[in-house]
Amino acid sequence: MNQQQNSIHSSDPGIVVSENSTISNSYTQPDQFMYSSATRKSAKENCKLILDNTVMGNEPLTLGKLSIKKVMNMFIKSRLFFNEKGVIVKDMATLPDFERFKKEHFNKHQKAENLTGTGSELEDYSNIPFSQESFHEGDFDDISSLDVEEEDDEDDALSIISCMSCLSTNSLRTLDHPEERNKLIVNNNTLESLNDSLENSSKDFNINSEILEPGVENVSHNDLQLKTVELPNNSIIPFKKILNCKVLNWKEYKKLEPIGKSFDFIVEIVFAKNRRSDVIPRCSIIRCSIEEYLKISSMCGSLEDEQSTLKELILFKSFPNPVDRNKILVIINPNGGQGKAHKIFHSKSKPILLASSNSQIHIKETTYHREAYHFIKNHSNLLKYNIICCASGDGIPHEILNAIYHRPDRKQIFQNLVISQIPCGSGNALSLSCHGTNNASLATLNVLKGRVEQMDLMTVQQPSYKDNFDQVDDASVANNTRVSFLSQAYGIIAESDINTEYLRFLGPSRFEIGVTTQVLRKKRYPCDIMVKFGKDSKQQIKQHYLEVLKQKTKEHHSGSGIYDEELMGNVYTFDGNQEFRQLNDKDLLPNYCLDGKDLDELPDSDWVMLDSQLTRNLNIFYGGKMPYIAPDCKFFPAAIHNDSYIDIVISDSKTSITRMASILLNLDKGDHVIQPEVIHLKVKAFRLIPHVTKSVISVDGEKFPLEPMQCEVLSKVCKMVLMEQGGFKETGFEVM
Ligand SMILES: Nc1ncnc2c1ncn2[C@@H]1O[C@H](COP(=O)(O)OP(=O)(O)OP(=O)(O)O)[C@@H](O)[C@H]1O
Repeated sequence: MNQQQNSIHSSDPGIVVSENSTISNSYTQPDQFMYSSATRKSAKENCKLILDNTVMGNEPLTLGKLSIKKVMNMFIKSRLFFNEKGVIVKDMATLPDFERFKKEHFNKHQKAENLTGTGSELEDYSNIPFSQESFHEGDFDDISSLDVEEEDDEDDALSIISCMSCLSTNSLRTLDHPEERNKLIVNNNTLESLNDSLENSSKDFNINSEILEPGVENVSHNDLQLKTVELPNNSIIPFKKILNCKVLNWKEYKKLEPIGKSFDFIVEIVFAKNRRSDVIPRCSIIRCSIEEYLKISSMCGSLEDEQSTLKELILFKSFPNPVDRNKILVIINPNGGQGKAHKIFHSKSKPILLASSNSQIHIKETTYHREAYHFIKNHSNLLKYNIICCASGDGIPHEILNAIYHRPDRKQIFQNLVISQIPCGSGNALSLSCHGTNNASLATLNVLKGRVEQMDLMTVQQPSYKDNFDQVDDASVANNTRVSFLSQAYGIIAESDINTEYLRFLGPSRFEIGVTTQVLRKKRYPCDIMVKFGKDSKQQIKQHYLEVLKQKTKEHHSGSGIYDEELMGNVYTFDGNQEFRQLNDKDLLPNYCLDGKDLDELPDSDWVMLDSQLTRNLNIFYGGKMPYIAPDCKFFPAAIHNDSYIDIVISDSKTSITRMASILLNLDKGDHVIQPEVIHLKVKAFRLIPHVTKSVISVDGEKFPLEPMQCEVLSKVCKMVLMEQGGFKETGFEVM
C-alpha cells in the first residue's frame, strides 16, 4: 500500500495535529475501520472534534492525481436525510460528463506514470476492487418511492460513485477513525483520552498478529469484491442493513466548493442489499449537509455527546446491540448438510462478515467427526475471539458447547464468547430459532446485528458416554456431564433423527419421512419419566408465556432506543449498554447427579413420576429449548431462551393414526401442543429411563446411548445471538 507523509493543519487553535500523521494514498477497505462498544465509549467520552473543527489541511487530497476538489466540483447534488429507519437518499442526480473526464484524466496520467516508471499511484487506482452494478427498484425492503425522479445515464453516475468511493476511503484519516481522533485529543493534552486509547487498543488487538493454530486459515480482506450501486431518490438504506460507513469531512474545501453550504460531508455506506432470497454487501456514496448532520444528532437523543462524528452516529444506529463480534472464529463442517457448507459459507456469509466494520476472520474446516470438539477443547487462546460461528448444522454447535464445558476455564469462556450458527447443515434449528432464517446470508447479517443474550443450556447425564466424546479422565461432575442447547428425544423423533442417515441426500425432508413411517407403524417406546415441574398445565404455560412477552415489551419501551409505533417496534433498538449475568462455577453444574444407583427413585421430594398409563405407551418424548427444529416446524412454540425451563412434548400410541397424522401435519403452526392428546410441560429437570432394548436417544440431533438419561436446565449461561429485538423468532404461541 502506498503511504505518503503529509502535513496537516487544523483551523481550530485548540487542536494540534501531528506533522507525522500518515495518509494512505490508496484505497483502503472499509472493513479496516471498526466500530465497537469500545469505540462507542470513546465516542461518547472523547470526541471533542466537532463540526467546525476541521483537521484537513489546505492541500487537496489526491488519488492518482485526481483531486477530490475536482471530483467534488463535478459531483452530483445529492443529500442525506435520516429518519428512525435509516438513511434516506435524496436528490441523487448524475453527471454525464464525468466518465469522459475520468477517462481523459487517467489515460493522461497513466501515460505519464509509464514514462517515469513508478506507476505506484496508478497501480493503486487499478487495484480498487470496486465495480459497478445497477440498482433495481424493489431490491430494498424499505424503499419508499416518493417523487422518484427520472434517472440520467446510469453508467456515468455509477462511475462517479465508484470513483468517489476511493476518494472517500482515502479520506479516512479525517474525523472518523478512533485512533486518529485519540491522537488528536492526546495532542490536545487530554490525558483521559490517552488512557482510553490504550485501553481500547488492548481490547482491539489484532487476532491476525497471533500465530495461527494448525489448520486455521486467516481470511484476507482482499477477498471482498465490494460493488458500488446507485440508489434511486427517496430510497432508504435501513440502519438494520448498514454494515459500515465512512465519512469525509468536506468542510475544509468549502471555499473551493461552488455548491456551498449544504456540501459538508460525503458518506460512503456499505450495506446488505437484497438480491433474490439473499443479502449481499454493496456500497453507495451519498452526501450529507450540516443541517442533516444536526438533525441526526438530535434524533440520537441517547447519545449524550452530541459532538460525536457522523460516522459514529450512523454506526451507533446501525449496531444498536453493543456486544462486540468482530473477531470471528468460523468452524466449517464441509460434510454438513448435503456437503455444501464450504461453498455456502464462502459465497453467502463471508462477504457480509468482511464488509462489516473491521472484522477479523479465522476459519477452521473440520476433517473428521468430532474434530470441532477436540479443536475447541485444546485451543490455547480461545478468548482472542469474541464469537464462534458454526458454518454447519446443529452438530458442530453441540460439539463446541461440550468442548467449552469440558475445559477448566469454562466459566470465563461462557462469560465472554458468543456462540452462533451460520446455517449450512441439514438441521439448522439454532439459526432458525435465533436468526429466524435458514438462509446463510440473512443469518450472517443477524450474527452481526442481533441481540446477544445469555441463553439457558441443559445438562445431560448418562451412565456412559463412551459413544459420544472422548472418555474424560477427570472425575469432576462437569467432565462427566454433557450439555445440550437444543433437544433430547426418545421414541419416534429420536429414531427419525438418527436412523434416517441413509436418507441424508434428501436434505431436511428425511426427518419428516422418518416420523411418518414410525407413526404408521404404531410403534411404542415404553419408559419411566420423572420430572421436576416448572409449569404442569397448559394454562400455566400460556400464562407464563404471556407474562414473559409482556415483560419483554415493557423493557423495549423503557429503553433508550427508538420505538416506531407505526412499524410495531420493528425499528426498535436497544441503544446503550447491556448488563450480563456474572457466572459462578456453581451456575454451570447440575444440582442432581445421576450416579447410576437408585435410578428408580425420585431424586428429590419435589420430583414426580409421570403416569405409567402414558409412559408405557409413549411414542414421542421430546424435550427442547428452541422453538424451531426445522423450517416450518415449531415443535416447541412456547420455548423461551432464558426462562429456566425445558419444554417437553409427549404423546402416546393410543392416539389414532388419523389424529396423530393431523397433529403432526400441523407442526408448522405449532398448535399441536394445545391438542388434548398431546402433553405439554415446562420442567426444571427430568429423568428418562427407557424400557426398550433396541432404539436410540438423540441429543441435539446427535446419537446418544440408549441408557437412562437425566437432564437439567442451566439458567442463562451461554451467550448467543438472538433476534434483533432479543429472544427467539416469534411463534405466535400467545394467540394459539
Ligand atoms: N469432516 C468431517 N467428516 C465427517 N464428519 C464430520 C466432519 N466434520 C464434522 N463431522 C460430523 O458431522 C456431524 C454432523 O454435523 P452437522 O450438524 O454440521 O451437519 P448436518 O448436516 O446438520 O448433520 P445432521 O443433520 O446429521 O446433524 C457431527 O457429528 C460432526 O462431528
